[in-house]
Amino acid sequence: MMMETDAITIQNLAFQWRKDAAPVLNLPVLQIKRGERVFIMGSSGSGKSTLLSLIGGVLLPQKGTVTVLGQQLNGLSNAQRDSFRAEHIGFIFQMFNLIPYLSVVENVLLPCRFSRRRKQNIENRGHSLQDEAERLLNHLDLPRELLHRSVTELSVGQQQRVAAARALIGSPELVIADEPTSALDADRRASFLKLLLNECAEQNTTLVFVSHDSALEPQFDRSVQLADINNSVN
Ligand SMILES: Nc1ncnc2c1ncn2[C@@H]1O[C@H](COP(=O)(O)OP(=O)(O)OP(=O)(O)O)[C@@H](O)[C@H]1O
Repeated sequence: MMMETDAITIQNLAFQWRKDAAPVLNLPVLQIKRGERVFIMGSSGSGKSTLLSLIGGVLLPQKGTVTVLGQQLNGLSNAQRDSFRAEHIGFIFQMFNLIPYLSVVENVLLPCRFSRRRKQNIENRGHSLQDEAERLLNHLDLPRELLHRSVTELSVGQQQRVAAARALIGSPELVIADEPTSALDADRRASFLKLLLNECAEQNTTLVFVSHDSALEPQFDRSVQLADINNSVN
C-alpha cells in the first residue's frame, strides 16, 4: 500500500535489459519514507544503478510499479517523466557530470533553469538564486574564492561538493546519489557524507544513496541490501 508518507513505493517490480535474459531486478516491495536517508548496498552488477534509473523514471519496468512522491511513473509519458525528474529529483553521479565551461555557481544553478518549481522554492524563501547557491556551497565547505572559477580548476573532492550542491539546490524532495564517494580517500569520504546527510536532514530531503562500500552504512537511517530483497535468479 502506498502511504502518504512514502517518498518511494516499489511493488512487484521486474526489470530486464534484454527480453531473452533473466531480470536484473526482481523486487516484490521496497518502501522509502519521506525524509529517510537510505543506503542501498549490493555487489557490482547487482542492479544498483539500474534501480536508481527506475526510481528516476529514466527506465520503466516491464512488470510492477514505481511510485515517487505519490506519482506512479508508469502512467507518465517520456516528456512528463523528464519534467517530473527535473522538478522533484536531484542527482549526484559517480563522475559528477559537471559542465566544464560553466563556473561553480553556474553549475549549481543549472537545475533552476530546467525547473520552475525549484527556482520558486528559493525565491519563496526571499533569497536570490546566487545567494542560495553560495549558501549551499558554504555549508558544503567549498572555499569562497572558488565560487566563480571554472569547475575544471577544482580538485575531485571540491567537484563532488559542487555536484552535491547542484543536486540540493531548490530543495527537491528526493536526492539520488550513485557512488558519489568512490573517487575520494576515506577521510574525505566520511566528511563529505556527513555534510550531505546533514543538509538532507535540514531540508527533510529523502536521500537514496548507492554504494558497495559498506563502511558508509552506519551513517544512514537504514540500509537495504539489494541481494536480500532481490529475488533475481542471478
Ligand atoms: N545499458 C545496459 N544494457 C544492458 N545491460 C545493462 C545495461 N546497464 C547495465 N546492464 C547490466 O545490468 C546488470 C546490473 O547493472 P548495474 O549497473 O545496475 O549494477 P550495479 O550494481 O550498479 O553495479 P556497479 O556496482 O558495478 O556499478 C549488469 O549485469 C549489467 O551488465
